[in-house]
Amino acid sequence: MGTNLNFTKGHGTGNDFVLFADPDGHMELSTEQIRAVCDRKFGVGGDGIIRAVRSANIAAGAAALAEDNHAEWFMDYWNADGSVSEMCGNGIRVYTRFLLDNGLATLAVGDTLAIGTRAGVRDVQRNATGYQVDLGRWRLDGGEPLVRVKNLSIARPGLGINLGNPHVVVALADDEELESADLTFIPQLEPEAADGANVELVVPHEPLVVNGVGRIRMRVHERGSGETLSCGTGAAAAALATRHWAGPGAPNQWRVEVPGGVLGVRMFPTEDGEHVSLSGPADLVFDGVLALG
Ligand SMILES: N[C@@H](CCC[C@H](N)C(=O)O)C(=O)O
Repeated sequence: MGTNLNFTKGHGTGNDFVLFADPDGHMELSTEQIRAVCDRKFGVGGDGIIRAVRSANIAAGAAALAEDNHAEWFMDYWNADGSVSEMCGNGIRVYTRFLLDNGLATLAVGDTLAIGTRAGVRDVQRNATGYQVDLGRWRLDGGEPLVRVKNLSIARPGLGINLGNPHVVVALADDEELESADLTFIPQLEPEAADGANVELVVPHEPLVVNGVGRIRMRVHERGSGETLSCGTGAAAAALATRHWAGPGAPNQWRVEVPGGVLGVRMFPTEDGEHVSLSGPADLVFDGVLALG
């Protein structure tokens, strides 16, 4: 007899996910099942799947529990192709909304909810327009590989940035270039990234800074999912790379336009180094039941 999956479809600026609750950790999906659920023609469709499981009931949650006993819930994130990712910036906002709407957690404005992820514990807060997540300490990582994107004439240097998951950010000249990039093909990196990478193409607005806020546009090719309408950790990586290129005096607050909407990024000092936060909406669209093959 097949198993039924009770799911919720949600998205953050068009980066869409299939979420389901499995508090006791009994329902790990196979790679084939994840691909089938995320298939936009034959399944529900999504850029990834998020399983809501108590940290105590999943091996990958051990790290989260060790780091912070208050991370009751673990975000078990899978890309549409069945690969795991360490972190998802849009996903964690949508996941928080899912926990709250299903009575699995509470979060008053001004309070913080700790969520376990494969990248460690991440703190989420509610704000006026949605949710804000502290993505933790970022680092330059992955060097400056050459990036070849289909339809763009020459290879460009990228900048590797790690936010728990790997990113390579590439600056383009203008909106025309940004629109002409064909992201139905995986951008080629030289040298290749050992664990793959999410690739962000970025164009600065003119002027770059208005009222102390930096402004960029971005498109993204996500590892394991293809081109998506948005990527939260990607938006943070894009803002960090642009600030790096802009040099001293560049702002610590950024507005990142993605095809699915707008995200906010802020860099701030902490005792353990500079952190970066991401803010944006989190929407739940519909519930359903799917018969798993
Ligand atoms: N869309 C996410 C990132 C999802 C994971 C990514 N594809 C990876 O493999 O690292 C985000 O909003 O951050």
